[in-house]
Amino acid sequence: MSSDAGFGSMASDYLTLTKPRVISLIVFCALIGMLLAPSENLTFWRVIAATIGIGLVSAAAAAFNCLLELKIDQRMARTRSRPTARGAISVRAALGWSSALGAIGMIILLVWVNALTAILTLATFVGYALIYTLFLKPRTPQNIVIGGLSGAMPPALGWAAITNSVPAEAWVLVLIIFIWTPPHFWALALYRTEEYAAAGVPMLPVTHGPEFTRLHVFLYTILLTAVTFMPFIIGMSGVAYLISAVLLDAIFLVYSWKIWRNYSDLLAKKTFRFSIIYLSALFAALLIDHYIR
Ligand code: HEM
Ligand SMILES: CC(C)=CCC/C(C)=C/CC/C(C)=C/COP(=O)(O)OP(=O)(O)O
Repeated sequence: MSSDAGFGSMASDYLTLTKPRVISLIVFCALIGMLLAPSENLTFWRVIAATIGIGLVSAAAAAFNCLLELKIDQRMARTRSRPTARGAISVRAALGWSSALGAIGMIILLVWVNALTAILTLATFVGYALIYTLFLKPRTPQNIVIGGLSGAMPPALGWAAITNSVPAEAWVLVLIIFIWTPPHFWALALYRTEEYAAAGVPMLPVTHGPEFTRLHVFLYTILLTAVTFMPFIIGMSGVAYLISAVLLDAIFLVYSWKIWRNYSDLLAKKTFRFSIIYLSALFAALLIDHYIR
């Protein structure tokens, strides 16, 4: 292998460790939080600094999760080829990478954004990389419900970056992602139950069976539909958002109804994929609505 190819694959391994696709959506949700905040303090450089800072700390959290979960990752087909799991990146190197990303991200937030955003982002890091990964995930099937609060925080982080406060509007956006997380994750867990069982991770379909999980995917989607109306009800979003939300909710409800009544692994895969399109489109709708109002 030429040294260029060696460097290329090493760089790609380090990137993979940061779960870049998940982090892209996390950063997108943080960015929407910034752009929806009152615009008096909204400056181009503040948005850039906050986006990079939150992105780097999230990437650090993902890399830290990979190094802590090396053994679990080795036992599951989906995660077996992660650089830490297959030994391409040592635990030491992953620790160095995660620390460097996290430290640079925190410095950016502290110096160019504000202390509130830095503290909340650090708390989010601890919530996912330590509390969820080390304590909740191996112990309780409610792991992703409680731990989901970390994943849901980005709009609050984004809002805090602009206004140095987290008002009710920002928490409504957090609530949407919080309630979205169970159907997002359990759809995947339903078609990967055997892997989680083999790895000894007590995900809901492992501990309570597929029927119970399927019902809960449906129930959470109903709850999600209700909370997606909140931005309209409290007057932070208009009719364009409401129409988009109703359409997206209708599709998600059809998927999750079928998950409950007519389950197949293929349907669960499609539902999982749709959950990502759903959240991306819903947050894009919030932004478009904000600018056309
Ligand atoms: C505790 C909370 C969460 C859990 C347990 C969870 C779990 C997962 C898992 C296991 C995957 C991997 C799917 C695969 O390997 O094929 C995944 C993918 C993904 N998740 Fe989540 N997730 C959570 C929260 C979030 C949040 C908050 C976001 C964004 C706001 C998000 C966005 C995504 C995206 C974009 C993907 C697709 C990645 C890809 O295509 O490779 N997730 N999620
Ligand atoms: C600072 C900040 C904003 C941090 C964001 C927190 C964060 C990265 C949340 C994403 C959630 C996520 C990747 C869950 C994957 O679950 P898992 O780790 O159980 O999945 P796996 O089985 O693929 O490892």
